[in-house]
Amino acid sequence: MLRGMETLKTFKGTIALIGAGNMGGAMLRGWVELGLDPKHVMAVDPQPSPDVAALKAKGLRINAPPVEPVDVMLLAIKPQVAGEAINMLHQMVGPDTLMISIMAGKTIKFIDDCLPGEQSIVRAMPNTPAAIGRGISVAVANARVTKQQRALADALLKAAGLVEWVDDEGMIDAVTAVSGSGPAYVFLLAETMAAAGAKAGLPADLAMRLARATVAGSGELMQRSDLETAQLRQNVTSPGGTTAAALDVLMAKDGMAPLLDRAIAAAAKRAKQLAK
Ligand SMILES: NC(=O)C1=CN([C@@H]2O[C@H](COP(=O)(O)OP(=O)(O)OC[C@H]3O[C@@H](n4cnc5c(N)ncnc54)[C@H](OP(=O)(O)O)[C@@H]3O)[C@@H](O)[C@H]2O)C=CC1
Ligand SMILES: O=C(O)[C@@H]1CCC=N1
Repeated sequence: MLRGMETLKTFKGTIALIGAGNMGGAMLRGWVELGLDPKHVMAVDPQPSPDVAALKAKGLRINAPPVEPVDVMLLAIKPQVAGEAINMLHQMVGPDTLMISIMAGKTIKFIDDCLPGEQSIVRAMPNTPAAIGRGISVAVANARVTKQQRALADALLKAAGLVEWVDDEGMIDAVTAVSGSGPAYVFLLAETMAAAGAKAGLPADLAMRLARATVAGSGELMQRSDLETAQLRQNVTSPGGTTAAALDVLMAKDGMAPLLDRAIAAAAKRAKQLAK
């Protein structure tokens, strides 16, 4: 069955989505697309976007007063407001509530410490291609998460794309730095390619169209091809040609690798700071 569709179609409990911004909103749209009835979702957000608000007509509850503990609470708020926000939500959390957090930095222990009892908690890190069902999430569960809760978390995350489960929570900050933040690096690549193209003499709008299509097409080729990325790169690189000349710069000692090492280390360091 496609991306956990059956689990979402037949889900009859209540999911509280805390924070329906960029990521929370994308996940909600993915759930609904895969057949989750919006009447099973309560969204909590001070200013829901128009497309989230539009789901009210299909039964989505928005900022409804909490009545009883929910089955799943997905935390998609900024890490900086997490402690205060979770404190306001105690009424919606019972001993059987599965907490799923997609917040950067915030650990399973942090969330557990915000709540009175011991809680089933999944910490996951998706990314924004979730908006078109092409994201990837890495998830880790604590010991209290049951088989059924894990299957439900898997289905909810699969609505955003691929899901990888790991046992070591220590990996999640590095995951955040690579795939969580990663789409921004790729968009920056398109921006800088376009700017460099303009400097090389192209009209800016044409340079941007070339950069967008090149990044998107290369991504799709990588997605569909069985070849290693190094082989795909070599397939572009004629011996002694133009690509080789560019790669001499990008693969030099001070080229792309040390730059990305520094960028990814900075993101992982920031995730650790956000844990506090
Ligand atoms: N964007 C991304 O690429 C990814 C983000 N994440 C994580 O997802 C989380 C959300 O990020 P993102 O979607 O980008 O951020 P957004 O700012 O787009 O979304 C957060 C939403 O939460 C709302 N909000 C603020 N306070 C509360 C509250 N107390 N209760 C309920 N809702 C509240 C915000 O409203 P308002 O704006 O009015 O304050 C906003 O709509 C973060 O923890 C981030 O680390 C994870 C993976 C990728
Ligand atoms: O920038 C951030 O902190 C979040 C986490 C990963 C992507 N966006």
